[in-house]
Amino acid sequence: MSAASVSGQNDDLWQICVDHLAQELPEQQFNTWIRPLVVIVAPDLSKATVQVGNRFKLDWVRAQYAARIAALFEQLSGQRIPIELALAPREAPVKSELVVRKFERAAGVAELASVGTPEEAAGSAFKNRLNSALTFDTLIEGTANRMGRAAALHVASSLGQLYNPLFIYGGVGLGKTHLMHAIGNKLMADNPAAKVLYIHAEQFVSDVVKAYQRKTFDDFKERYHSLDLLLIDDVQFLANKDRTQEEFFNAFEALLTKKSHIVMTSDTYPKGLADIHERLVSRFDSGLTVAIEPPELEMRVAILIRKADADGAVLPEEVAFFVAKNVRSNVRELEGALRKIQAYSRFSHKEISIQLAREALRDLLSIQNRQISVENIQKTVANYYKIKVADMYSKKRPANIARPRQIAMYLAKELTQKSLPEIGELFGGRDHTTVLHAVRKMAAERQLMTELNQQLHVLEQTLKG
Ligand SMILES: Nc1ncnc2c1ncn2[C@@H]1O[C@H](COP(=O)(O)OP(=O)(O)OP(=O)(O)O)[C@@H](O)[C@H]1O
Repeated sequence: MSAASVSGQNDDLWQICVDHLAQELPEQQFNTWIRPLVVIVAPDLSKATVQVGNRFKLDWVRAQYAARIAALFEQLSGQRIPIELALAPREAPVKSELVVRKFERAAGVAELASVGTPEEAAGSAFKNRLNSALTFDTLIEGTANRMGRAAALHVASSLGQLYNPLFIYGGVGLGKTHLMHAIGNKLMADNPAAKVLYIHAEQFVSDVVKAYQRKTFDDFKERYHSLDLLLIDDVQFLANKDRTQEEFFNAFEALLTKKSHIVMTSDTYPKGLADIHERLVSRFDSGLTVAIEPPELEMRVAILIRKADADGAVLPEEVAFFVAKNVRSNVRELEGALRKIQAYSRFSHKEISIQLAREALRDLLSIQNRQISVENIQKTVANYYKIKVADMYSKKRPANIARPRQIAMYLAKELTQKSLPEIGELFGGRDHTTVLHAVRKMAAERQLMTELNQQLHVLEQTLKG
């Protein structure tokens, strides 16, 4: 039985705790510190072991989050569960003894199975840190990821040729990491001798620091420069790390020269990256850059049905539609909603229905109904007019971008409590007079233009749920 499929009440306990933390913490903090944690709750609730990737992270999680996790466990389970922090073991724990909750996230999985940094692994078999569950087969295709998927498939089947480097960008939880692992897994299936490495940019930073401290740069270079395929996740984390950027640049040049492939992901397109050397940014953009967009309704439904199926559960189509209509932002949230519904159904011994889904997702739905965020408006409008979310904050002026941006500003004024200067700030630091102009213009035009009025109506309905 795989760790991901082990389930039970303790499993749900950590999941619910995570949902709370996701609401409480800023997204970046949550993604960096909480999401990669592997937590093992003893079946008798006598303790919970929180596994962390390295000593630095362990100290940080202990100082910043351990008390809050303990408090949430107590609040949710009604009893005090001592928390133990430990470094992630080299071998996965014996699963029959433990209830394991892990995120199906590559970084976390990699930590669990990690045999150390590449240079520590020298001498033993090369560990590629790929998560074998993240393949092209398990990735649902839709318009949101069609181009990224096609490019990824191409890279996996003709390495080192076109689209090198491949730069994949988009918001959180949209499947960028999944796509990267799919490339690696396909290459390994076709060519088991290939040298592939998946690494999160933060781990790369830590490898550089270690090589620096231990004076093992030769080993480091030997490791990285000999790869056939380097998959590096979240390169925005290289910001402000000068030494690491220099080493990354060297690895980059060495790999491209020998026609090895590099695939990167980021939360923004290359030129949108802050505090990364210009020469790196221009290299990032020199192959193919593709965006992954938030999934459309049909794709969200398909993902939910497929995920439920993989868990051996039946999710009626009408429930899948209900959830997909209400959880729109990203796939990770969809997965979270599905887990909540499944946990709720188990706890209450009731079959999954719309009514049950409504109860299980009560908090989430009420938050959504109460608050429409400017960010959500920007995403929804960008999605509707098929432009990049990043264009909402960019300085670009072509009409096909400027107009949706004005529409989003108008909706932000109409549907949120934000002031004109606040809205201007959220649209890339624009002046409040620019927002005012957009608001007045759209208000006037919608009176005159039926088509615009209709589009605004659709957007308003979508946003209000
Ligand atoms: N199209 C898809 N089909 C099936 N599962 C998907 C799809 N897209 C994403 N997922 C799943 O959603 C979860 C989040 O995806 P992933 O970690 O790849 O997102 P990401 O874009 O890398 O996010 P982040 O920037 O936060 O790292 C994973 O469990 C992944 O398997």
